[in-house]
Amino acid sequence: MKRIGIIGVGEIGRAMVTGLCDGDRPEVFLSPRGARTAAELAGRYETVQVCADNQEVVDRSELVIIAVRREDRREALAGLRVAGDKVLVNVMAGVGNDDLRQMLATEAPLVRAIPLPAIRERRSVTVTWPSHPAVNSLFEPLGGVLPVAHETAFNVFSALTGTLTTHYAYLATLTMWAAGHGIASDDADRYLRSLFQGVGRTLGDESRSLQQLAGDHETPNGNNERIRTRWFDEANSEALKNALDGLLADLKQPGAEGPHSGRPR
Ligand SMILES: NC(=O)C1=CN([C@@H]2O[C@H](COP(=O)(O)OP(=O)(O)OC[C@H]3O[C@@H](n4cnc5c(N)ncnc54)[C@H](OP(=O)(O)O)[C@@H]3O)[C@@H](O)[C@H]2O)C=CC1
Repeated sequence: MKRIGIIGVGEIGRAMVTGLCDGDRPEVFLSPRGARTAAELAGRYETVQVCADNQEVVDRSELVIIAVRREDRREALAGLRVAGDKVLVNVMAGVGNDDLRQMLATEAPLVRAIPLPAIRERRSVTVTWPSHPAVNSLFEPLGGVLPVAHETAFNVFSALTGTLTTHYAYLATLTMWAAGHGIASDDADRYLRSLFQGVGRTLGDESRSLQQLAGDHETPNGNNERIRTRWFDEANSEALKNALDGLLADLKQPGAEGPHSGRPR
Protein backbone atom coordinates (compact mmCIF):
# COMPACT_ATOMS: atom_id res chain seq x y z
CA MET A 1 0.00 0.00 0.00
CA LYS A 2 1.53 3.25 -1.08
CA ARG A 3 -1.09 5.71 0.11
CA ILE A 4 -1.61 5.76 3.86
CA GLY A 5 -4.02 7.97 5.77
CA ILE A 6 -3.88 8.82 9.46
CA ILE A 7 -6.88 10.18 11.34
CA GLY A 8 -5.60 11.53 14.68
CA VAL A 9 -2.12 12.97 14.47
CA GLY A 10 -1.05 12.92 18.12
CA GLU A 11 1.73 11.04 19.84
CA ILE A 12 1.27 7.65 18.21
CA GLY A 13 0.22 9.11 14.84
CA ARG A 14 3.41 11.15 14.76
CA ALA A 15 5.53 8.12 15.73
CA MET A 16 4.01 6.11 12.87
CA VAL A 17 4.55 8.85 10.29
CA THR A 18 8.18 9.20 11.41
CA GLY A 19 8.78 5.44 11.23
CA LEU A 20 7.11 5.18 7.82
CA CYS A 21 8.79 8.18 6.26
CA ASP A 22 12.27 7.37 7.53
CA GLY A 23 11.86 4.17 5.51
CA ASP A 24 10.06 3.65 2.20
CA ARG A 25 8.46 7.09 2.19
CA PRO A 26 4.90 6.21 1.17
CA GLU A 27 2.46 9.01 0.45
CA VAL A 28 0.84 9.93 3.77
CA PHE A 29 -2.40 11.88 4.22
CA LEU A 30 -3.01 13.43 7.63
CA SER A 31 -6.18 14.67 9.30
CA PRO A 32 -6.11 18.40 10.02
CA ARG A 33 -6.72 18.13 13.80
CA GLY A 34 -3.53 18.27 15.84
CA ALA A 35 -2.60 20.96 13.32
CA ARG A 36 0.83 21.79 14.73
CA THR A 37 2.08 18.21 14.60
CA ALA A 38 0.53 17.64 11.18
CA ALA A 39 2.13 20.82 9.78
CA GLU A 40 5.49 19.89 11.29
CA LEU A 41 5.39 16.44 9.67
CA ALA A 42 4.29 17.84 6.31
CA GLY A 43 7.19 20.32 6.52
CA ARG A 44 9.69 17.57 7.31
CA TYR A 45 8.64 14.98 4.73
CA GLU A 46 7.72 15.90 1.17
CA THR A 47 5.46 12.85 0.78
CA VAL A 48 3.24 13.95 3.70
CA GLN A 49 0.19 16.14 3.12
CA VAL A 50 -2.41 17.57 5.47
CA CYS A 51 -6.00 17.09 4.25
CA ALA A 52 -8.91 19.48 4.60
CA ASP A 53 -10.98 17.00 6.62
CA ASN A 54 -11.17 13.35 7.70
CA GLN A 55 -13.25 12.36 4.64
CA GLU A 56 -10.45 13.56 2.35
CA VAL A 57 -7.98 11.39 4.33
CA VAL A 58 -10.16 8.34 3.63
CA ASP A 59 -10.77 9.22 -0.02
CA ARG A 60 -7.09 9.70 -0.87
CA SER A 61 -5.75 6.65 1.00
CA GLU A 62 -5.72 2.92 0.38
CA LEU A 63 -5.09 2.13 4.05
CA VAL A 64 -6.34 4.35 6.87
CA ILE A 65 -5.01 4.29 10.44
CA ILE A 66 -7.45 5.48 13.07
CA ALA A 67 -5.48 6.96 15.96
CA VAL A 68 -7.81 9.31 17.82
CA ARG A 69 -8.48 8.98 21.53
CA ARG A 70 -11.30 6.58 22.30
CA GLU A 71 -13.59 9.33 23.58
CA ASP A 72 -13.13 11.31 20.32
CA ARG A 73 -13.97 8.45 17.99
CA ARG A 74 -17.60 9.36 17.32
CA GLU A 75 -16.83 12.98 16.50
CA ALA A 76 -13.91 11.90 14.31
CA LEU A 77 -15.63 9.07 12.45
CA ALA A 78 -19.41 9.45 12.45
CA GLY A 79 -20.70 10.04 8.93
CA LEU A 80 -17.46 9.09 7.15
CA ARG A 81 -17.99 7.12 3.93
CA VAL A 82 -15.47 4.27 3.69
CA ALA A 83 -15.54 2.19 0.49
CA GLY A 84 -15.14 -1.58 0.85
CA ASP A 85 -11.79 -1.63 -0.97
CA LYS A 86 -10.03 0.38 1.76
CA VAL A 87 -8.25 -1.22 4.72
CA LEU A 88 -8.79 0.32 8.16
CA VAL A 89 -6.31 -0.08 11.01
CA ASN A 90 -7.80 0.54 14.43
CA VAL A 91 -5.12 1.44 16.99
CA MET A 92 -7.54 2.81 19.61
CA ALA A 93 -7.05 0.97 22.90
CA GLY A 94 -10.26 -0.62 24.15
CA VAL A 95 -12.27 -0.05 20.96
CA GLY A 96 -13.39 -3.29 19.33
CA ASN A 97 -13.80 -3.74 15.60
CA ASP A 98 -17.55 -4.39 16.09
CA ASP A 99 -17.95 -0.96 17.61
CA LEU A 100 -16.04 0.59 14.71
CA ARG A 101 -17.94 -1.33 12.05
CA GLN A 102 -21.25 -0.25 13.53
CA MET A 103 -20.13 3.37 13.57
CA LEU A 104 -18.78 3.40 10.02
CA ALA A 105 -21.24 0.97 8.42
CA THR A 106 -18.54 -0.20 6.02
CA GLU A 107 -17.61 -3.53 4.42
CA ALA A 108 -13.91 -2.61 4.50
CA PRO A 109 -11.58 -4.96 6.39
CA LEU A 110 -10.88 -3.72 9.94
CA VAL A 111 -7.68 -4.69 11.71
CA ARG A 112 -6.77 -3.88 15.31
CA ALA A 113 -3.13 -3.05 16.04
CA ILE A 114 -1.01 -2.04 19.05
CA PRO A 115 1.77 0.21 17.76
CA LEU A 116 4.12 1.53 20.45
CA PRO A 117 6.14 4.77 20.45
CA ALA A 118 9.40 2.96 19.52
CA ILE A 119 7.80 2.45 16.11
CA ARG A 120 9.28 5.85 15.27
CA GLU A 121 12.71 4.22 15.37
CA ARG A 122 11.38 1.22 13.42
CA ARG A 123 12.05 -0.99 16.44
CA SER A 124 8.69 -2.02 17.81
CA VAL A 125 6.92 -5.31 17.19
CA THR A 126 3.27 -4.54 16.45
CA VAL A 127 0.56 -7.00 17.46
CA THR A 128 -2.36 -7.18 15.00
CA TRP A 129 -5.70 -8.96 14.72
CA PRO A 130 -7.03 -10.30 12.45
CA SER A 131 -4.07 -10.89 10.20
CA HIS A 132 -4.21 -8.92 6.94
CA PRO A 133 -1.43 -8.93 4.31
CA ALA A 134 -1.49 -5.17 3.73
CA VAL A 135 -1.30 -4.45 7.46
CA ASN A 136 1.45 -7.02 7.97
CA SER A 137 3.44 -5.33 5.19
CA LEU A 138 2.86 -1.94 6.80
CA PHE A 139 4.24 -2.93 10.21
CA GLU A 140 6.91 -5.45 9.17
CA PRO A 141 9.55 -2.82 8.28
CA LEU A 142 8.74 -0.83 11.44
CA GLY A 143 10.22 -3.46 13.75
CA GLY A 144 8.12 -6.50 12.92
CA VAL A 145 4.55 -7.68 13.13
CA LEU A 146 2.93 -10.27 15.35
CA PRO A 147 -0.51 -11.20 13.97
CA VAL A 148 -2.53 -13.16 16.53
CA ALA A 149 -5.27 -15.70 15.87
CA HIS A 150 -8.12 -14.33 17.98
CA GLU A 151 -9.23 -11.25 19.85
CA THR A 152 -8.57 -12.73 23.29
CA ALA A 153 -4.91 -13.16 22.35
CA PHE A 154 -4.90 -9.55 21.12
CA ASN A 155 -6.24 -8.43 24.50
CA VAL A 156 -3.58 -10.43 26.36
CA PHE A 157 -0.88 -8.49 24.48
CA SER A 158 -2.78 -5.28 25.09
CA ALA A 159 -2.71 -6.05 28.85
CA LEU A 160 1.06 -6.61 28.67
CA THR A 161 1.51 -3.04 27.42
CA GLY A 162 -0.02 -1.94 30.72
CA THR A 163 3.05 -3.10 32.63
CA LEU A 164 5.54 -0.56 31.28
CA THR A 165 5.23 2.19 33.85
CA THR A 166 5.43 -0.36 36.69
CA HIS A 167 8.89 -1.12 35.38
CA TYR A 168 9.91 2.55 35.62
CA ALA A 169 8.30 2.85 39.07
CA TYR A 170 10.29 -0.20 40.20
CA LEU A 171 13.51 1.54 39.18
CA ALA A 172 12.41 4.77 40.88
CA THR A 173 11.75 2.80 44.08
CA LEU A 174 15.25 1.35 43.98
CA THR A 175 16.64 4.89 43.62
CA MET A 176 14.59 6.07 46.59
CA TRP A 177 15.77 3.14 48.66
CA ALA A 178 19.41 3.99 47.95
CA ALA A 179 18.77 7.68 48.69
CA GLY A 180 17.25 6.61 52.01
CA HIS A 181 20.61 5.08 52.80
CA GLY A 182 22.48 8.30 52.19
CA ILE A 183 23.35 7.92 48.48
CA ALA A 184 22.91 11.10 46.41
CA SER A 185 19.78 10.63 44.27
CA ASP A 186 21.67 11.63 41.12
CA ASP A 187 24.30 8.97 41.73
CA ALA A 188 21.70 6.28 42.41
CA ASP A 189 19.74 7.34 39.34
CA ARG A 190 22.80 7.27 37.10
CA TYR A 191 23.91 3.90 38.41
CA LEU A 192 20.49 2.25 38.01
CA ARG A 193 20.07 3.55 34.49
CA SER A 194 23.43 2.09 33.57
CA LEU A 195 22.61 -1.22 35.27
CA PHE A 196 19.27 -1.63 33.53
CA GLN A 197 20.38 -0.33 30.15
CA GLY A 198 22.69 -3.34 30.30
CA VAL A 199 19.66 -5.52 31.00
CA GLY A 200 17.90 -3.97 28.00
CA ARG A 201 20.82 -4.78 25.73
CA THR A 202 20.93 -8.35 27.01
CA LEU A 203 17.26 -8.75 26.09
CA GLY A 204 18.32 -8.31 22.47
CA ASP A 205 19.99 -11.74 22.69
CA GLU A 206 17.06 -13.86 21.56
CA SER A 207 19.15 -17.04 21.58
CA ARG A 208 18.62 -17.28 25.35
CA SER A 209 15.20 -17.65 27.01
CA LEU A 210 14.19 -15.17 29.74
CA GLN A 211 14.66 -17.93 32.33
CA GLN A 212 18.14 -18.61 30.96
CA LEU A 213 19.04 -14.93 31.09
CA ALA A 214 17.91 -14.79 34.73
CA GLY A 215 19.87 -17.94 35.52
CA ASP A 216 22.98 -16.65 33.75
CA HIS A 217 22.94 -13.50 35.90
CA GLU A 218 22.47 -15.33 39.17
CA THR A 219 25.05 -16.98 41.42
CA PRO A 220 23.57 -19.83 43.52
CA ASN A 221 22.86 -18.40 46.99
CA GLY A 222 24.06 -15.02 45.73
CA ASN A 223 22.59 -11.54 46.09
CA ASN A 224 20.33 -11.73 43.05
CA GLU A 225 18.83 -15.05 44.05
CA ARG A 226 18.25 -13.67 47.53
CA ILE A 227 16.28 -10.63 46.38
CA ARG A 228 14.38 -12.58 43.71
CA THR A 229 13.22 -15.30 46.08
CA ARG A 230 12.56 -13.04 49.09
CA TRP A 231 10.78 -10.25 47.26
CA PHE A 232 9.46 -11.62 43.96
CA ASP A 233 8.04 -14.63 45.73
CA GLU A 234 4.95 -16.64 44.81
CA ALA A 235 2.54 -14.22 46.51
CA ASN A 236 4.03 -11.24 44.68
CA SER A 237 3.98 -13.08 41.37
CA GLU A 238 0.33 -14.08 41.95
CA ALA A 239 -0.62 -10.48 42.80
CA LEU A 240 0.86 -9.35 39.47
CA LYS A 241 -1.01 -12.05 37.56
CA ASN A 242 -4.26 -11.13 39.33
CA ALA A 243 -3.86 -7.47 38.38
CA LEU A 244 -3.30 -8.52 34.75
CA ASP A 245 -6.35 -10.83 34.88
CA GLY A 246 -8.46 -7.88 36.04
CA LEU A 247 -7.18 -5.69 33.21
CA LEU A 248 -7.78 -8.48 30.68
CA ALA A 249 -11.36 -8.90 31.88
CA ASP A 250 -11.99 -5.18 31.29
CA LEU A 251 -10.32 -5.28 27.88
CA LYS A 252 -12.66 -8.09 26.83
CA GLN A 253 -15.58 -5.67 27.10
CA PRO A 254 -14.46 -3.08 24.59
CA GLY A 255 -17.84 -1.37 24.50
CA ALA A 256 -17.66 -0.39 28.17
CA GLU A 257 -16.40 3.11 28.95
CA GLY A 258 -14.03 2.56 31.82
CA PRO A 259 -10.83 3.65 33.47
CA HIS A 260 -8.81 1.92 30.76
CA SER A 261 -10.10 4.08 27.93
CA GLY A 262 -7.65 6.21 26.00
CA ARG A 263 -3.94 5.44 25.98
CA PRO A 264 -2.94 1.90 26.74
CA ARG A 265 -0.22 3.13 29.04
N1 LIG B 1 0.41 6.88 22.77
C1 LIG B 1 0.63 5.57 22.66
O1 LIG B 1 1.69 5.06 23.07
C2 LIG B 1 -0.41 4.69 22.02
C3 LIG B 1 -1.70 5.13 21.75
N2 LIG B 1 -2.62 4.30 21.18
C4 LIG B 1 -3.97 4.75 20.90
O2 LIG B 1 -3.90 5.77 19.92
C5 LIG B 1 -4.91 6.73 20.12
C6 LIG B 1 -4.27 8.08 20.19
O3 LIG B 1 -3.37 8.12 21.30
P1 LIG B 1 -2.29 9.27 21.43
O4 LIG B 1 -1.62 9.49 20.12
O5 LIG B 1 -1.47 8.94 22.59
O6 LIG B 1 -3.25 10.50 21.74
P2 LIG B 1 -3.04 12.05 21.43
O7 LIG B 1 -3.97 12.78 22.32
O8 LIG B 1 -1.59 12.38 21.49
O9 LIG B 1 -3.51 12.18 19.91
C7 LIG B 1 -4.83 12.11 19.48
C8 LIG B 1 -4.96 13.06 18.32
O10 LIG B 1 -6.28 12.93 17.76
C9 LIG B 1 -6.69 14.23 17.40
N3 LIG B 1 -8.14 14.31 17.25
C10 LIG B 1 -9.08 14.51 18.20
N4 LIG B 1 -10.31 14.58 17.63
C11 LIG B 1 -10.13 14.41 16.31
C12 LIG B 1 -11.00 14.41 15.19
N5 LIG B 1 -12.32 14.63 15.32
N6 LIG B 1 -10.49 14.20 13.96
C13 LIG B 1 -9.14 14.02 13.79
N7 LIG B 1 -8.27 14.04 14.82
C14 LIG B 1 -8.75 14.23 16.06
C15 LIG B 1 -6.19 15.08 18.53
O11 LIG B 1 -6.22 16.45 18.18
P3 LIG B 1 -6.30 17.55 19.36
O12 LIG B 1 -4.97 17.51 20.05
O13 LIG B 1 -6.57 18.79 18.60
O14 LIG B 1 -7.41 17.13 20.29
C16 LIG B 1 -4.79 14.52 18.70
O15 LIG B 1 -3.90 15.15 17.79
C17 LIG B 1 -5.65 6.34 21.40
O16 LIG B 1 -6.87 5.74 21.07
C18 LIG B 1 -4.70 5.36 22.08
O17 LIG B 1 -5.42 4.37 22.78
C19 LIG B 1 -2.28 3.02 20.80
C20 LIG B 1 -1.02 2.55 21.02
C21 LIG B 1 0.00 3.32 21.68
